[in-house]
Amino acid sequence: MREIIDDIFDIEGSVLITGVLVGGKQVDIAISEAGTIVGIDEKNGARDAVEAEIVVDGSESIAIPGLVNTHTHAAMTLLRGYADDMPLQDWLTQKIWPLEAHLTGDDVYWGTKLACLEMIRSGTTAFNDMYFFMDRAAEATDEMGIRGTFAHGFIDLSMEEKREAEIKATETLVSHIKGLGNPRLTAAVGPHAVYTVSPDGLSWCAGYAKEQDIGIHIHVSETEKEVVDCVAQYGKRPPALLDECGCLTPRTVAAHCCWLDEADCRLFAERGAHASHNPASNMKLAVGRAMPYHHLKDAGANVCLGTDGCASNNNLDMLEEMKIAALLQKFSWNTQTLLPAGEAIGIATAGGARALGIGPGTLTVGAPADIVLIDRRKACTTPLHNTDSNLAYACNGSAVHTVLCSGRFVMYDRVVPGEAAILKGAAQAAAALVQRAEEAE
Ligand SMILES: CSC[C@H]1O[C@@H](n2cnc3c(O)ncnc32)[C@H](O)[C@@H]1O
Ligand SMILES: [Zn+2]
Repeated sequence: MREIIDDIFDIEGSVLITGVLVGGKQVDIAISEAGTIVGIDEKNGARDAVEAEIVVDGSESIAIPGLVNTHTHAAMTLLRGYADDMPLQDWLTQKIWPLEAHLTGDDVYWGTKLACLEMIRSGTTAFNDMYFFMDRAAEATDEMGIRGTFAHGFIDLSMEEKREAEIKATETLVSHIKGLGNPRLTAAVGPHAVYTVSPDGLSWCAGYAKEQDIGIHIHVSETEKEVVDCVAQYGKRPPALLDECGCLTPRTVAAHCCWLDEADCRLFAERGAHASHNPASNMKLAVGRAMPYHHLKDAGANVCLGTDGCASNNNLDMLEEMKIAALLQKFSWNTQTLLPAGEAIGIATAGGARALGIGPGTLTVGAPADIVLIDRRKACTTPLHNTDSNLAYACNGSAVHTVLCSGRFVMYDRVVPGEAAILKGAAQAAAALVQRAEEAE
């Protein structure tokens, strides 16, 4: 075995993780140079599968698939703590949008670097992002080594001129991301919501997503007001309006989904659309209702998990989000058995991977080697009566010590390359952003 290697982040070789706990069994995981799991065997048989360049002792670790954050605005890390304890519409219109008007591409670069650092530290290997200056978000994500799906946040406010500008911005981003030819970076179309995008805008987004063979990322039925206003304006609930515009597809990730009714849930299942649960944001913005997970599950719709942005969460820790989801579901629907630990892990891994089309989201042969190693020597992993329970209810991101994405190390033994420079760059960008906004007031 090669001991701790200085250049572990630069080596593009095969990896063997020995004696690691997966689903209650001690196994070896073999990873090819191409970044795929090629062996997983409890009898050490995987050792033969590859001549490993790097061997990691996993005997003090639990391995889980990389966590998938299916709804965020990554660069909003710069807005963490800028506006708290407000209702959604006031929060957006009085605080967040006025500050975002001063954002630059460099801000989005540093905010996304900080987001990736935070996500890697807490075990996330893929995220679904909607924001502005997304070419810079993709650049930051590429440097950090994880997976991202990037959508320009499309808002036309029913104005044709704005719609044309958003169409251009979307087309430019999609051709930029595709041009990078990086399998870790993908593009999506990002109509913000039914209350900020006209039916014409939504229809264009649907048509363009289909033409380009990419996903759609949208906020859906977050508040009761959104649903009531949609019915008053269009005579139908948000999912039916989206369906009419072609936006409800197997490539659609719908954030929040708090105010779906049973028929909406059935429509999601029929269309194969994915519902991203964002419980911390929903509770903090007090949107009044939790996603009806039981109705979505009964209907057969895919549910996944997301943090939303750092101005409404206020972190990107998906292990924490799992616990919040599991507790919120039980509490809201008065059902102790709803969203048990194993299912909470499932929506954060396989559910997310399915939503973003990045393999099975499991530790199985043939899957992308997006792997998170969790420290077994922590209080939160002691004792280990039931690993799923420890992970979903006891641990948070601080228990993660090593992360691989596509077979490459992005954190090793709690070291993420460039951390100090990222913290400095992001703090400076956040301070300058607020100063610009204040000077403009
Ligand atoms: C147009 S880019 C995305 C846009 O969405 C804003 N945003 C952040 N959180 C939420 C939320 O919970 N509901 C609706 N919109 C949200 C973000 O600040 C950007 O302006
Ligand atoms: Zn959001």
